[in-house]
Amino acid sequence: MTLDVSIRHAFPGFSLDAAFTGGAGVTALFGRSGSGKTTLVQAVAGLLRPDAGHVRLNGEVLWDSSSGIFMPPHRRRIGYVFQEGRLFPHLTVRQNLLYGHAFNGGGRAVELERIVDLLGLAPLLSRRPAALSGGEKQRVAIGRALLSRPRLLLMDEPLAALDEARKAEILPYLERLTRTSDVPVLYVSHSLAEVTRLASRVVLMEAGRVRHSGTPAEVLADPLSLSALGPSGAGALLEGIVRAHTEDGLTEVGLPDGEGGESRLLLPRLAAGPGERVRLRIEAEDILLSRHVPQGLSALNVLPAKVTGLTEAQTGSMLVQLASGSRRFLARITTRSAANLELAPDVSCFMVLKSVAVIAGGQTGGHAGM
Ligand SMILES: Nc1ncnc2c1ncn2[C@@H]1O[C@H](COP(=O)(O)OP(=O)(O)OP(=O)(O)O)[C@@H](O)[C@H]1O
Repeated sequence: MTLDVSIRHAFPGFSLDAAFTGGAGVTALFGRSGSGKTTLVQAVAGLLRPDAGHVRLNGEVLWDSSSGIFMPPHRRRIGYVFQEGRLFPHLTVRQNLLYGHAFNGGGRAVELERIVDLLGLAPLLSRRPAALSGGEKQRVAIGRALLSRPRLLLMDEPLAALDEARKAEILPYLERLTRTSDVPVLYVSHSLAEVTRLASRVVLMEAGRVRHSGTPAEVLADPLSLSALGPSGAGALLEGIVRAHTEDGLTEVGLPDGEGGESRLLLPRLAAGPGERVRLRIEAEDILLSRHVPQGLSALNVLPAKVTGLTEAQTGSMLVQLASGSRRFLARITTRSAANLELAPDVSCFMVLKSVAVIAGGQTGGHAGM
């Protein structure tokens, strides 16, 4: 699937000029409040007809200002999940699910069963929305959108109205859905935790413009993203594979370098078993640099790297871009340290990882200083 979006639109006091493409899996539109994410999604859905541009889905033109084509929303076969579920209050969960199903020409009971199973809805089928928690309502809303057999699923901050506990409850379902379903998702969020956990591609929005786009790992490790991500957002995002649990309470995680080799990290014991995938995040502040193999440190995780770029961040601090195999990292150090270490592009060094957060697949999350 390819989604190709290019939109120019002006509201009084705000102008949007953004182009991006999305593919299979989850494409996250990420950015601060008011950066233009919802406006983009509404244009894709056909709920807004912008001043100029186009929206194409798998090569089909849904809207093109130059040729005057505008396909109305109900013909686009795009599912839309809003912040709050918007279920029919007088219908049961089953009826709410089937409403979407029948609406789009009927379908097979098998499909209903698959989605009920995927989203854990079986115990809720006979209840009405008033008897559901916020997270349960969202699961039903997602199920209903999926049953309409969309070509694309739009999710606009689907977790924003939920408290932390409900978010934690629904995220594993979203992860399973995005891993196992072949419906591509355009996912709006201003939560970095959600984006790093779910997205295969990130479009970073800032003040109506696309600041950056790429894989979450590329976007997080690029100094260009810093102003949109905020100081604690930038860093590295790594895909690892649990290799073994050690006798002294640690878990060894392998980091394939994309070139046939693998480095190992040691983390506090994870719930995931050997062979399972985990996603890890390391903030730019949590990487120390050394020109020589560091010795006598309590930190367990040291990776060799090469400097690929240096950017002045703010007075007295530098962002250092690093590559270790095919993995990208961003470290924030003082300008003085960068000068003392004589850092420059192509210089080899060692990264000491002070703290690694497990954001998906492993356990409770949170940072683990090692
Ligand atoms: N119908 C409208 N009329 C005038 N201005 C609008 C309209 N819709 C949106 N805007 C403005 O356009 C800007 C972008 O809004 P949009 O909702 O797309 O941002 P967003 O990134 O989705 O924000 P949030 O994360 O808060 O939902 C905002 O400044 C908003 O006030």
